[in-house]
Amino acid sequence: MIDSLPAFWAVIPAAGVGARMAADRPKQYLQLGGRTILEHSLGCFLDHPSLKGLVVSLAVDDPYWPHLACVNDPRIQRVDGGAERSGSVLNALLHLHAHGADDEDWVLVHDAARPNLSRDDLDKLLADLADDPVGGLLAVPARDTLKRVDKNGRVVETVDRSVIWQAYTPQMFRLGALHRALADSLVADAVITDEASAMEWAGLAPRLIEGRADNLKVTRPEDLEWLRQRWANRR
Ligand SMILES: Nc1ccn([C@@H]2O[C@H](COP(=O)(O)OP(=O)(O)OP(=O)(O)O)[C@@H](O)[C@H]2O)c(=O)n1
Ligand SMILES: C[C@](O)(CO)[C@H](O)COP(=O)(O)O
Repeated sequence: MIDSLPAFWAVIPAAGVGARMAADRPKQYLQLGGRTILEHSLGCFLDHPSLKGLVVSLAVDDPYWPHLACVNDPRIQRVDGGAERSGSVLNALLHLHAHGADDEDWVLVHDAARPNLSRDDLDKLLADLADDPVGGLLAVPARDTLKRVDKNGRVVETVDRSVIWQAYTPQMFRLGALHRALADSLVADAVITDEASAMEWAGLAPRLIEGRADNLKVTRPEDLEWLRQRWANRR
């Protein structure tokens, strides 16, 4: 199975401040099962035999990175993050282009704040999109009833959830196409919150690959509490 998976570059945006987490440090540096959240998120890629290399986008003044065990891993390149996640990703793509990566190379962008990505989901994404003309992303179909609200917090309508999915990461696209879409959409002041939305802005239709719902993004304190409980139960 591994032999048939495409080679890929990994881009890990890790330059956020974690405002919604309201912790004493950016959430990617909080502990989970004896390692930082960032180390878990990097580990899934560093353990993969199809990895060509990895670029991590970090805050310019990040004081935590130098203390991680992986800081001298030769497969990891560091770039400065941007003011928004999209800028952090764009800086990583620019670095890949400047260091010999090819337009047709696959790039997987994965949030540093998603430490629970399974190897099976990563391999499923690679296998299912290996020959896709556009690329795509891990996603989870909506499970709850969804409401559209007005400015007063009152329900306006119940949304048809049969056509609603939550976008996760990794998101997998060819380097050249993603770079162009992201750069052009940002110049056009489009609202870009993930790589797929840049590709959509460019008129393309990324494919959704159903993944595990526990590949969650650590955003608020309860997210980490839940993961820590899961990790404790694994022992
Ligand atoms: N300027 C930014 C903002 C976010 N990220 C990264 O993008 C991922 C998803 O973003 P999010 O969950 O919003 O992280 P934060 O921006 O840190 O969270 P908050 O919005 O609560 O501040 C995270 O791994 C975060 O580190 C980034 O690299 N550069
Ligand atoms: C990329 C992402 O995780 C897909 O759901 C999400 O868009 C990140 O959003 P955030 O506001 O930067 O956390």
